[in-house]
Amino acid sequence: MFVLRQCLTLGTKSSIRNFSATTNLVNLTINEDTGVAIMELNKPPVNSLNYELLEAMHRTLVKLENEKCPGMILTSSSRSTFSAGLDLLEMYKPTVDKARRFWSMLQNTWIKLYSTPYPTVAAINGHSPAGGCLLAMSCEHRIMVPDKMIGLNETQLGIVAPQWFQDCMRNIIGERQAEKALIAGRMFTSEEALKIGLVDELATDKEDLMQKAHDFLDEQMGLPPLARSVVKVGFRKDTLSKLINGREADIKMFLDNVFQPKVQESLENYIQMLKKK
Ligand SMILES: CC/C=C\C/C=C\C/C=C\CC/C=C/CC(=O)SCCNC(=O)CCNC(=O)[C@H](O)C(C)(C)COP(=O)(O)OP(=O)(O)OC[C@H]1O[C@@H](n2cnc3c(N)ncnc32)[C@H](O)[C@@H]1OP(=O)(O)O
Repeated sequence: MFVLRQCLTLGTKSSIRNFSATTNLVNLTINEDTGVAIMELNKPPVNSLNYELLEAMHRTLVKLENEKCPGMILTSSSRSTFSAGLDLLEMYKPTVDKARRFWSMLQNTWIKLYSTPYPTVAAINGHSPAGGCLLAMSCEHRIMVPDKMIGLNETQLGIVAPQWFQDCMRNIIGERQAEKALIAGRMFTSEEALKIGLVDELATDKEDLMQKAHDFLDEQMGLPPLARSVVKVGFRKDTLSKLINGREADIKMFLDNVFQPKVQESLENYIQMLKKK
């Protein structure tokens, strides 16, 4: 359930409704004039994607779909990080039930985000590794602030990016670039990401980022919405169907991997390394 927290009127022209998931992990702001939604991830310090954050995102996406949202900006309340990707603690010594529930919610959230009929833009105001990059890649347009890092770094952690993560990257930067990036687990600077098309625009700062995101949505919202969404979903349907039809196999892949002693050992070392930093 969503709780109406406050109703703000900004200036005379536009009014903004602020909603928040009960957990406060996602701040949702809806402009009452344009209907544009800003979905801000708010799990300090780095928006690591645990079950609760994914569930709050999923609930927000369902709400936006039900309310016929015309356009959405995905961003983060953190100054350093858009999202640090999957929460490593969810994968460290979980029970089978917990691991299954977590992965299933990740699938639910991605399917909803990737298939929205309305235009989506990632306003990437910080680092965006692994699952963070997946979220950004699932939007239609990506704008990033300078001097941050983005990419699917799984190989560098000794794990393999799931097929649907890989497909998202391939769909954006093409077969050859995706193959090279995925084999190396390469993280790109904002500037490198722009060069290979992993992001579409750079912004100078957060204000410029949000302005550019609104500009993108204004342009998209000027198009006939049904035709727009049919083309979008048409482009994405093969990637979506692959996961939707293979959800159980994908969960099994995750469970088979996550419980490997070697994987648990690397996870423990990685968590320790991040904590000591
Ligand atoms: C090694 C993994 C092994 C096994 C996985 C298991 C199964 C495999 C099967 C399939 C899964 C494959 C798919 C995986 C996709 C993923 O998303 S995996 C996650 C990958 N993420 C990363 O590699 C990012 C790690 N984090 C960073 O590089 C930096 O934190 C970041 C650049 C994002 C921000 O830097 P900075 O602002 O300096 O912050 P800190 O590094 O100081 O971090 C602050 C605190 O946050 C904790 N933290 C960081 N990232 C995560 C995370 N992903 N999950 C949980 N916690 C995280 C960090 O430990 C600090 O905690 P502290 O404040 O010290 O307690």
